[in-house]
Amino acid sequence: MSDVDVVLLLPEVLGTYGDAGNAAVLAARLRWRGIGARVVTVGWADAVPADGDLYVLGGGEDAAQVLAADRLRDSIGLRRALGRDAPTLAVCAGLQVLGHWFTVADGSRVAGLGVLDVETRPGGGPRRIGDVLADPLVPGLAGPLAGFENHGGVTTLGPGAAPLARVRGAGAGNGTADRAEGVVGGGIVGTYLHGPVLARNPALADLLLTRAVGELPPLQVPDGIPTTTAARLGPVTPDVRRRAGA
Ligand SMILES: NC(=O)CC[C@H](N)C(=O)O
Repeated sequence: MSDVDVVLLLPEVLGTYGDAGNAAVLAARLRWRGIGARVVTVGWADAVPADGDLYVLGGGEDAAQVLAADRLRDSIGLRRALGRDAPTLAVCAGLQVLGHWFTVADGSRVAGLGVLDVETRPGGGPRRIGDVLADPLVPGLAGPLAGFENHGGVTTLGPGAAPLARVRGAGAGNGTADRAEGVVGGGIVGTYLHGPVLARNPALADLLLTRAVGELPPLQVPDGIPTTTAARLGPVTPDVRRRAGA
């Protein structure tokens, strides 16, 4: 079997929040299982390959996501990949760019790719910033998803999209009254969670990987990783749990 290609899209403009780490996590979790994997970085001047195994889009500022939308809207390679429901993770600005349209701070409405049945408008009030816990609504995920959100936009789902999770306690997620977090539609999993989200939620990484390569062999986690993870989450978790009432 040839290497699994994890296609990382435009990290120069959609790299503000460290979401490129999601591509590294996907590739690492394959390699740790003995499956060859590489991250294929698509820069501004590169064509998007149509035959990638997984696609990853990250978050960015309003100006950056306008650039990304302009660059990706007419990408034949990405259109083909999304048209065959290639597993795709889209975080925050990436999620918004895949929707029908989004509105940026100066009030102008910008066309997205229209492959997710969502619309994003300015939410008003303070920017949505902070830790989030959300209970997943899709099969294959057990425990709550954790991450960090930082966005002004509020995203409404149309009938062709379903929420990824439901926010527990504090946190905005999509920012709508139903407390939806993220979106699933076709092969796309969209979320407002940074972290990178797949580093903080390995089960979500494995869900995407399963869609790409089928059933995964068990993972032998290298010694020390659970300890390191617990140490890193230690200062954050009690506060999130307290705010979430968990
Ligand atoms: N974190 C992000 O990607 C931000 C997305 C978008 N610029 C917003 O504020 O809604």
